[in-house]
Amino acid sequence: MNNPIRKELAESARTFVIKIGTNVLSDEKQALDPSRIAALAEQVNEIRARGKRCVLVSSGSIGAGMRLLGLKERPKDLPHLQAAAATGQAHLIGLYDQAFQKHGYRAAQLLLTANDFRNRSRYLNVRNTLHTLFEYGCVPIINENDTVSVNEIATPFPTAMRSDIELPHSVRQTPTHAGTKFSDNDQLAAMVTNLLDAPLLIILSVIEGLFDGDPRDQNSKLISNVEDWDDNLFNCVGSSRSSGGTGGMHSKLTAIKKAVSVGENVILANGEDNHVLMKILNGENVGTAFLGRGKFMPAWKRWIGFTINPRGSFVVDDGARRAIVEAGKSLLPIGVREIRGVFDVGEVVSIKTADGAEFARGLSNYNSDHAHQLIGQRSEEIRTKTGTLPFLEVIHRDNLVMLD
Ligand SMILES: Nc1ncnc2c1ncn2[C@@H]1O[C@H](COP(=O)(O)OP(=O)(O)O)[C@@H](O)[C@H]1O
Ligand SMILES: N[C@@H](CCC(=O)OP(=O)(O)O)C(=O)O
Repeated sequence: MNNPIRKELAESARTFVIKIGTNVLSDEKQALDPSRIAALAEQVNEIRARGKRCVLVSSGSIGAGMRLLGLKERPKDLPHLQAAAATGQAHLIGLYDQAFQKHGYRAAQLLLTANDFRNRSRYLNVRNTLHTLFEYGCVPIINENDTVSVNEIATPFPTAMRSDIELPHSVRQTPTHAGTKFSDNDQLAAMVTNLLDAPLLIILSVIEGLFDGDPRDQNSKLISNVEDWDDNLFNCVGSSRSSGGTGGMHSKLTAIKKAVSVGENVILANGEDNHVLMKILNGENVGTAFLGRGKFMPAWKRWIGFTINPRGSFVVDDGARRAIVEAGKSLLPIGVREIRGVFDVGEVVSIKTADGAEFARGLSNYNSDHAHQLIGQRSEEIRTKTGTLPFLEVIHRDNLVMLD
């Protein structure tokens, strides 16, 4: 049955972030099921045909690796889990790539860790890569980089992180996430969601949605809509989880809370239904929908625009100001007259007019030293002189926020 709220959730989303649990991808022999992957690719194709972008956060590498290595049981120690993940990932991505090629495009693999979202320049690189993959029409497929990510997601402040950097709310960790769990794509999916514009996070598991009690209990009922997040929802969740997964419903709720508390919408639904994404796209009342709280701006924009103090500024000429404000363009080196302050790659920098009025902010592709060498010049000039220019823009439009 169609529902106006569900319709609005699907229609207002520009990017579908689809998290697929291990068990959704496994057949009854616990091997990866190519027909499930084909059904996902079919649905992703339909979603894209309606003008939306898709990012997949897919588990399944450990399960696939166990099968390929002939392991009867899931390893209990980290090196063997990591080896299974490394072996299975190649197979997993190959299946996705084959399935997407039938529709005329390629799968692109991104193996990420929580640190990639905490470190400024890595955060910027993830965003840039995702946007460029969208430009090429590829489907980004993300999994946790299990070889290096042990405990990262569970560690509130990894050593690589500078304590003076204020993080986007979406990636700040609270003690409730602490623990020593290995690999958790539910959390990773929430982090990915929070860095995209107008996302809808869809978590596909092997259950219809969130039940108000143990789903094995016949008296438990499916919760269809959660309009306002309430921590008491954690009380609905028992310790049970499906056999191959690592997340469990508690982890899903933690991830969902992370997304809804910065205003993003989430739908938890059953990925064993090969039409579930179509139903969501058409606004049908499947699974459990969690509505984002008090949304007025995407999390990443809020972070760039309001949360942290800019480290420096680009003073631009009037042509650049008009290109940004009126034509929605990126900031190119040619339009920058002056650089103030010292900043690193990926830091938030103000964009100001010559009289000092700040009208925009964004993430700089260059540090202040490198930017000094580029400003006032045309891209071709810079290329000829230096032989290289990794980014045409000092701030890309996708990483820029207008201040009203
Ligand atoms: N209140 C609840 N509502 C729904 N599922 C629940 C609840 N409490 C526990 N669960 C369990 O959580 C499982 C989903 O978690 P998990 O096995 O980690 O899935 P995945 O592999 O998709 O990440 C369900 O199959 C169900 O057994
Ligand atoms: N990186 C691991 C995913 C671990 C994980 O979060 O699994 P799941 O609970 O099934 O989503 C893998 O690919 O097997």
